[in-house]
Amino acid sequence: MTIEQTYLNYIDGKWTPSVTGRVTASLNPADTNDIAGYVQDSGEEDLKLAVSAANRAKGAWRKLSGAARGDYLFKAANLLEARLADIAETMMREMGKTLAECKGEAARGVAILRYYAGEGMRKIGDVIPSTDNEAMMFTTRVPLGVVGVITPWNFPVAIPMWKMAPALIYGNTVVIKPAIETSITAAKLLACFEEAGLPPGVVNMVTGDGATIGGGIARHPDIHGITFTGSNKIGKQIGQTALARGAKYQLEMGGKNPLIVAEDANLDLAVEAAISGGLKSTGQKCTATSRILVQASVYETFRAKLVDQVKRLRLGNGNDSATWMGPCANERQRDTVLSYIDKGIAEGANLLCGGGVPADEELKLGYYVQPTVFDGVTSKMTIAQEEIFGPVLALIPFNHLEEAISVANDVEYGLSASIFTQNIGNILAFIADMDAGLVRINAETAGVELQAPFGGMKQSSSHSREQGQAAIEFFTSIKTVFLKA
Ligand SMILES: NC(=O)C1=CN([C@@H]2O[C@H](COP(=O)(O)OP(=O)(O)OC[C@H]3O[C@@H](n4cnc5c(N)ncnc54)[C@H](OP(=O)(O)O)[C@@H]3O)[C@@H](O)[C@H]2O)C=CC1
Ligand SMILES: O=C(O)CCC(=O)C(=O)O
Repeated sequence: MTIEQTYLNYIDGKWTPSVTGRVTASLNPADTNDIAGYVQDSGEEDLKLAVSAANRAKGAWRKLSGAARGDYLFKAANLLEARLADIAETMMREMGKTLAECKGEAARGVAILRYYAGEGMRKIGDVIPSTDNEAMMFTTRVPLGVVGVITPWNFPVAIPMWKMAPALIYGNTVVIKPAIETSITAAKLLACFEEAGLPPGVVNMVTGDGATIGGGIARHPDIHGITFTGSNKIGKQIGQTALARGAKYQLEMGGKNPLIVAEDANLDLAVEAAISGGLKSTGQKCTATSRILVQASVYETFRAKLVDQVKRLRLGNGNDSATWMGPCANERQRDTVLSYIDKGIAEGANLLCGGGVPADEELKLGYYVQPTVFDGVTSKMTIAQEEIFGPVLALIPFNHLEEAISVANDVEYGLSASIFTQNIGNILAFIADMDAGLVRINAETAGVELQAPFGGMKQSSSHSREQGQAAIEFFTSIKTVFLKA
């Protein structure tokens, strides 16, 4: 799998150096002197080899029973579980979140694999009455063929697993291009599939630059479906390229998720949810809380409690058990977050805490940004409209719930939204009127359950859903069978 900490591509059941001969270092964003290893900076030739291997493997893989494919996934889950500590540590070194969060995510990867392994034994069709009483009509499902998987760095285990596991169980073969930052973690996941005994070509990984390998996946005529999580800009490009050549695609993109705090809410729980939902993983979740709308009568109390607790959050290397929040995952991300903070100040928002790079000497080598809270934010400001993907919270007061829901909906995204209230009328209005794929009551905006559909409205997704049984809709095509003797 490696030559001196240089991780290879996985193509046709073999660990393979890239045709380009180039490698890229994977840096620890908590300490850029620490190099986690080197990964292949591959070219289109490498991708072609992987796609050919996946196409050769697809016929035999789709002919296996769902239960047989499930056995492979159960084995991969056991291997991932056995290597959980190492994979969590690798993830932490590659993208910076705390070891506790990384371990939680690796365990989630195991659970996702087991969930989809079980799917191999569940129904894949319906019997539908025919108007011809001598005929039988039913649906069955067939795989797409080769699925291209393009993943970001923020959930280096969970996102590849919730895309690869359903792709595989429903009979597709896979070519994955992970984010360059977290390609070593991805290599360790692929090793679990290898050692689980998946036949050569069923899973393949090519690491490298997004435009070359990700773009190559979108363009390749022998890739039949593309599943992507990442930014809106790249997602839209992939969608257009896939549409132009008639490939199926699924896009999970940004969020600008609101948390509404009504005056009857338990304020301590609401503060806890704002901090956990907004700042865990350094705010780098598409479901992260970004806007906090608080009813005027409790605004000052809520603000004081929130700022007091945010100021106490401890930044540091994720390997220190005292650390609550790690760095941004890379330099570009850190600079983006700082530029949004500058815009907030320039547009007249009031900085309550944070607002820059921490002064501590021991944090100088990492891409840290202080957890930041603004108030005096209006819905039209950039920090209330655009996805920041960093540890920045914007407080907005409101008087009536209808006004809060209208402001909450006043963005181009619609992924997740929460309300804290005890009032059933408020709850029902929120469920009915909030334009979001996930609506959560008395719970934070982040944190999705693997057995439930996940996805957004408006610009947050391509309107499809991932995870749970919803995944079958993307990874298969329906065949309607009309059968007569
Ligand atoms: N919804 C979510 O969960 C995520 C949202 N984001 C949002 O995106 C912003 C930028 O983050 P970033 O990492 O640059 O996100 P990108 O959308 O650029 O990256 C996501 C994935 O797409 C790949 N990619 C990049 N360019 C192309 C391309 N032209 N064609 C096909 N694939 C491509 C990337 O490869 P590589 O990076 O290796 O070159 C990566 O694997 C964040 O600030 C955040 O707002 C980011 C990550 C996750
Ligand atoms: O909140 C979660 O657990 C999932 C978030 C997510 O899918 C993402 O940020 O890409």
